[in-house]
Amino acid sequence: MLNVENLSISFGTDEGLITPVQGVSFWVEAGKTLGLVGESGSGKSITTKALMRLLPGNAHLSPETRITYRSKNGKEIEVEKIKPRSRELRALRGGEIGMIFQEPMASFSPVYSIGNQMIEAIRLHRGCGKREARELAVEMLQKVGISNAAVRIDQYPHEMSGGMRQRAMIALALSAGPALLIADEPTTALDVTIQAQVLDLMRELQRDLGMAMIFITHDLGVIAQIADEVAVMYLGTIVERGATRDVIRDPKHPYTQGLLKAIPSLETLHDRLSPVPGDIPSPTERPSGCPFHTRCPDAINNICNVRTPVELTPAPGRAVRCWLHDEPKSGRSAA
Ligand SMILES: Nc1ncnc2c1ncn2[C@@H]1O[C@H](COP(=O)(O)OP(=O)(O)OP(=O)(O)O)[C@@H](O)[C@H]1O
Repeated sequence: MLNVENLSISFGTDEGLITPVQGVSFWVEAGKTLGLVGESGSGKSITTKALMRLLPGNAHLSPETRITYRSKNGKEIEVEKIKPRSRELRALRGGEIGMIFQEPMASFSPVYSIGNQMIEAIRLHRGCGKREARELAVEMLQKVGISNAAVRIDQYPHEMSGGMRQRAMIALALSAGPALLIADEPTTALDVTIQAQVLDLMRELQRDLGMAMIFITHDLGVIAQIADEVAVMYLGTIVERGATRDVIRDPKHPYTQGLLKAIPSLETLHDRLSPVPGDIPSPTERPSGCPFHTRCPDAINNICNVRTPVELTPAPGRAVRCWLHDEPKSGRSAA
């Protein structure tokens, strides 16, 4: 349903042009969840904002970027070519692709009731009358587990608790009936019990509505619970891709291995967690060769610091960018 090829995003800044996302390719199948995982600053949010053309004015996509989306009525849309302020763009945002964020107040206006905002979204994208839209909004609030929805619908966002606002934001995004939902760290700010409830809820809704999802997080533990496929991002490139269970069982990239070691478990409660050492460099100081070599415990001198790894297929359905998986006969010939 969505195919992203060679996505590169640059920003014009006071310090010159920076390219925090470089040559990213992935796809999302209808009804499936892709987890996009990586540390803060790896480029997860701007990658998904590009899919909805929500990047700020100083952002440019490279001419090689191709983003193809198959709409609900089967039409193929070349997202990178859509004109700003066009009808096509209005239909794409919300109606085809919905988005939810870590902070619900980013989705809600504080000056309108939850219901008013949902009714407006439903009328815009589903073209129904006010009464029908209100009924649908109440139904959606009930679906996300808000009790007494017929009364709560008239509350303002600030009148709800954090967990409830998060549910209301999910209801708002879903009320437009998107075929693809982008969820950007929607559970990070919640405490663990509510986090687990919201994850369960999202999985359930996805199954009921047959919706596809891109789930962004820095936490591979969350990915394990929710995603069919995972793409691991580091400094603007995808370093590893594959079916979630395969990647978690047998991570190929040292960065993925580091992220997995950083997940706390009951057995290791008394051990020190081993997070990936060091910090992710800024896109203005992108290391030469493999971008991860400055933090990699297995970096090969004179190769990883010099040559950019190409994407390799270490097993069917898997992809990794790492010289450790280069086959001898391929001759390490990438530039
Ligand atoms: N408007 C902007 N102008 C210039 N650079 C930007 C802009 N927005 C983002 N960037 C750059 O893009 C990089 C990636 O940002 P992005 O928000 O996608 O990271 P992320 O992986 O989603 O991190 P987080 O988990 O903190 O949201 C940032 O480190 C920053 O250098």
